[in-house]
Amino acid sequence: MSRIWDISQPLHAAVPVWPGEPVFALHSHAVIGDGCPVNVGGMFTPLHAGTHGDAPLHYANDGASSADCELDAYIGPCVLLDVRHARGRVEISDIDWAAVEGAERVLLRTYEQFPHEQWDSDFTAIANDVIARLGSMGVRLIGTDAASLDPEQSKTLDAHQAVKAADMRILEGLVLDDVPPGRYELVALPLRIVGADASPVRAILREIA
Ligand SMILES: N[C@@H](CC(=O)c1ccccc1NC=O)C(=O)O
Ligand SMILES: [Zn+2]
Ligand SMILES: [Zn+2]
Repeated sequence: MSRIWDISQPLHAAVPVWPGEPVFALHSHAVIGDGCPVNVGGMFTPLHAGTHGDAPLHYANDGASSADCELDAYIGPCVLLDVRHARGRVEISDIDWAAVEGAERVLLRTYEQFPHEQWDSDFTAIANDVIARLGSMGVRLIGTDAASLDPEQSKTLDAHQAVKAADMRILEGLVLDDVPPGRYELVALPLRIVGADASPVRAILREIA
């Protein structure tokens, strides 16, 4: 059996959320007891909380929603790169481009330790020319452990727009602390939520035998 790495954040009431967003909540609608044979819950989640995939609808009104996204970008071989040396933004010079050669999916590790306890406004963004170069090399999905590809204060979302131009897909909020850099099989499927601009994913990496 090949090893599976769970690279998803736990979803719970204290999961960090984008500033101003409501928090994640799990509700109990029924509990096992006299006359009730089951526990039944429900949840509320901001769509950009935790480990999630942005749908093209997030950055374009005519983009596909999570329900309409083709799934092939979210399953298949990927390469995990360590870019912990990047400062502020991941720039062209921070990437081992030889390691990207032939990869259709690229995941970037920016954190020494993922900030599970609180929202980090100073996460490491990705320069739009990095996205454009990845796109020109045939990369179809970019993933990061940061909360977003663009800085928190960005109003132009240059990296997201470069993703749009290259028709790539995005994973954000991955937990990559424990995974050595290298090649893996990625599975991280967005839920089929009609009209959603993003969706939680259960992201895993499988060791390639
Ligand atoms: N672009 C970010 C999300 C984002 O920008 C955002 C998420 C929730 C509430 C407000 C947001 N941006 C506001 O300008 C992302 O892709 O996760
Ligand atoms: Zn997002
Ligand atoms: Zn995003």
